[in-house]
Amino acid sequence: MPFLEIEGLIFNYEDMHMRFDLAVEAGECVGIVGPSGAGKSTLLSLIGGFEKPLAGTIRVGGEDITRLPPAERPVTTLFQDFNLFPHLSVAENVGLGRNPGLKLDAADQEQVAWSLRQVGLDGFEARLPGQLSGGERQRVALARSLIRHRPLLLLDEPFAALGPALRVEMLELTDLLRKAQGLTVLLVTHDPNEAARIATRTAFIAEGEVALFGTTDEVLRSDNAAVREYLGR
Ligand SMILES: Nc1ncnc2c1ncn2[C@@H]1O[C@H](COP(=O)(O)OP(=O)(O)OP(=O)(O)O)[C@@H](O)[C@H]1O
Repeated sequence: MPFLEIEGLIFNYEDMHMRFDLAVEAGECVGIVGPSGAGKSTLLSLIGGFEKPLAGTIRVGGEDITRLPPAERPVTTLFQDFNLFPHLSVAENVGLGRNPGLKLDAADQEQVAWSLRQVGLDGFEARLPGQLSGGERQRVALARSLIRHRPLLLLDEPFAALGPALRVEMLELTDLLRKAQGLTVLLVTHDPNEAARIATRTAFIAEGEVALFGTTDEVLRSDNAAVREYLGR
């Protein structure tokens, strides 16, 4: 049984009609690529529960989560604009992932320290986001996702604002954490090379549907007209 099963998931924005079907195995990293406006972010919003489908089901680990509120889903989402609070320390920003009211007991504090160790930021607890580089800020956001211990991690172009070397570093860290924590990852990216680097499989989204789903190589080499247009070949 796939870990994530999306069946006949229907959603409309005015005249944009979407219908998603996708089955992802536990522990995979699935790259989500496709033209601008195809529905990649919408697919992630539906899985995260930030948008409500008109029909269809989303199951995670066999459980139907289609109608659960976002906070109760076994899902955490990391967006590009990492959403760190500038007046809170690194430790507090991470602690928010554990308790939005920041009432953190000793076990929570230990979890904050654990999460920061996972992303290579131990010793940064007291700093403010303004005292960090872009890459370090992104690591804090990743730590805040990890502290939630949700098995499904959704990444919506999280590293797009970083330079090429940092982007590779963050991709490799994500891959390492996926394997170490047994996470299942969906990564929306505009860069097919990112998908090629860490995705076990890639879904090509076009006009509100999963048009192709296979190994990244199969998808990127496909003769599909939309893929060729997307890649400019
Ligand atoms: N809040 C909204 N209201 C109305 N239409 C929207 C809204 N958000 C997205 N859309 C439309 O839905 C479609 C899918 O948008 P979505 O952001 O999911 O695409 P995407 O593939 O993630 O694009 P991009 O690569 O540019 O981020 C687009 O046609 C977009 O214009």
